Amino acid sequence: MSKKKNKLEAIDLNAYYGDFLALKNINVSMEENLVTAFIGPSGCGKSTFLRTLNRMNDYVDGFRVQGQILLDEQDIYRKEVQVDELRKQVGMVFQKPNPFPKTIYENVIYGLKIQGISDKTLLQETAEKTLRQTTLWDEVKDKLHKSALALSGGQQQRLCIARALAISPSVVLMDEPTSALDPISTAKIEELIYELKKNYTIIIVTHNMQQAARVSDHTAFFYMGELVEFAKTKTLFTSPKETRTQNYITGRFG
Ligand SMILES: Nc1ncnc2c1ncn2[C@@H]1O[C@H](COP(=O)(O)OP(=O)(O)OP(=O)(O)O)[C@@H](O)[C@H]1O
Repeated sequence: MSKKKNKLEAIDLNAYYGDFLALKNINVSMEENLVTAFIGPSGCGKSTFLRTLNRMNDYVDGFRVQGQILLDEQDIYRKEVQVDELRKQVGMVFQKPNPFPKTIYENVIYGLKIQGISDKTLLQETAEKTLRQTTLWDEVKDKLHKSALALSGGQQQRLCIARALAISPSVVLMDEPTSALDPISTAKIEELIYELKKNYTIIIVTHNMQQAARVSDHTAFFYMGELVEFAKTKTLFTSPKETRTQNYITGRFG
């Protein structure tokens, strides 16, 4: 494996929904400026694990974790951690594009506005920068003040990524970001992920193994709440160590 810095690390992590143990003793490191993909059959715990990385599951009744998640070597479940601050560092993009019923411009600057930033030049510059980063600028520059809901699904998802980037996170979590998109929009998002990893650490949940193989540097294969295998993506797909990984990537189950 390469020798980049560990951006995120799970140590002896168990996660429960009530009595149900959804993640079993997960130990894994996710390196800075790389793309790490989580794959595995439905219900194996991919989304649960992704959501522990910015404490999104704090909202779920009965959810609790044991063990640690380190972000830059600091446990994000420490008592003194302010979850709002954590989510500024660890942004998230969801499966279905979820723009707010506001203009394109208001969507992008939303996170900055709620932080109390009102400097118009800064807001405009950030909007243009992030829309350029997500390759949306040329498509929307003449309709910034029109509703975001009038955009196509693929454009909406790039807008949601721009919105996540506007608050300058260092990590972006993506939960099946292309599953609702057509192949052309999917290709655009995949190219974008490739570009973004220069500046961000990206963690992506995907059901699409070709996608994991195309966009990620490292892949983690989950099965029934366990992290069965973690390796360089190429290694995991060409010479997996575990029979369960082999069976999954060859389509024998899942
Ligand atoms: N809010 C919840 N309350 C109770 N159990 C839950 C909740 N969310 C998920 N689970 C359970 O935790 C396990 C892992 O679910 P999770 O959504 O993390 O899997 P996944 O691998 O992301 O699945 P999929 O690929 O279908 O999205 C499943 O057994 C699921 O039923």
